[in-house]
Amino acid sequence: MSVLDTIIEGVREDLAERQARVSLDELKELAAKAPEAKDGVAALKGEGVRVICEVKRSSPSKGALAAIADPAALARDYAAGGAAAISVLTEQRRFGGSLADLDSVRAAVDTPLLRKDFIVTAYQLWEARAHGADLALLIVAALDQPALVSLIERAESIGLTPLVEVHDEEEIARAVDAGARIIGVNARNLKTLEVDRNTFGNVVHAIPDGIVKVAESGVRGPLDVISYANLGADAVLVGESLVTGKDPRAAVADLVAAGAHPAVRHKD
Ligand SMILES: O=P(O)(O)OC[C@@H](O)[C@@H](O)c1c[nH]c2ccccc12
Repeated sequence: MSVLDTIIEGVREDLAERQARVSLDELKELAAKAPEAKDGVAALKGEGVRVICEVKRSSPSKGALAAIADPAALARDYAAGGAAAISVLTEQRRFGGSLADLDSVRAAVDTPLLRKDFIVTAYQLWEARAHGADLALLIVAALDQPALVSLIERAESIGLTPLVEVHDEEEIARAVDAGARIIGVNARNLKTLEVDRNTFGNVVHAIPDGIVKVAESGVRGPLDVISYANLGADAVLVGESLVTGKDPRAAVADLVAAGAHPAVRHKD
């Protein structure tokens, strides 16, 4: 069984437990009371490269990264540094996150929020909206095509913008066919957990114009943002280098500055 399959098995067990506690109707009531969803496409598209900053305590590849006792404080730093959106990992077993993190971050900032999890059912989309998310991750490799199509439709119908994650051209074709408006190319292969920073550049030509292009994973600093900018990225998604660094606010500001003026590099 692949790493992805193992993670999803655990996600399904935790999900069954929540479904036994919280009915879909209760979630829908909570979603009706949540702040109105912001448009994820508008948040990520514009001049230069936008920066999505992630709240992430641990990962299957690296183990513990950062304790993050106060996710709200980290989110405020991200927002102050100029984050276009904040990604909150809610998967518990491998990434140390929870929906409570999403609640804390929602209460702390107005920045658009992405629920980052392994979403396999519509119930999880309602959870995302009920806990204040504006965007939700859908991983093509984790879904068959009918499920991908129906989750994208459902997300859009409840006001959530799906960020559809791919690893190769075949998955890009599936994402496009399914109606994705934002495609994230993950440099980390979810089957082997290896990061290959050439992934985005290798496959970006297959993403049609008009679809928002996000480069995910392995961004170490401003130089990586500049190279993704030159390859046509609209946004980058950064976790580890921010949560393990000393000053997240300054680090985000540096990434944002690099994304806003990527052409500066051409001077040398
Ligand atoms: O910490 P990094 O290498 O900056 O990566 C962030 C983000 O891209 C990564 O956490 C991620 C991308 N896709 C995912 C899917 C599930 C869980 C996590 C992820």
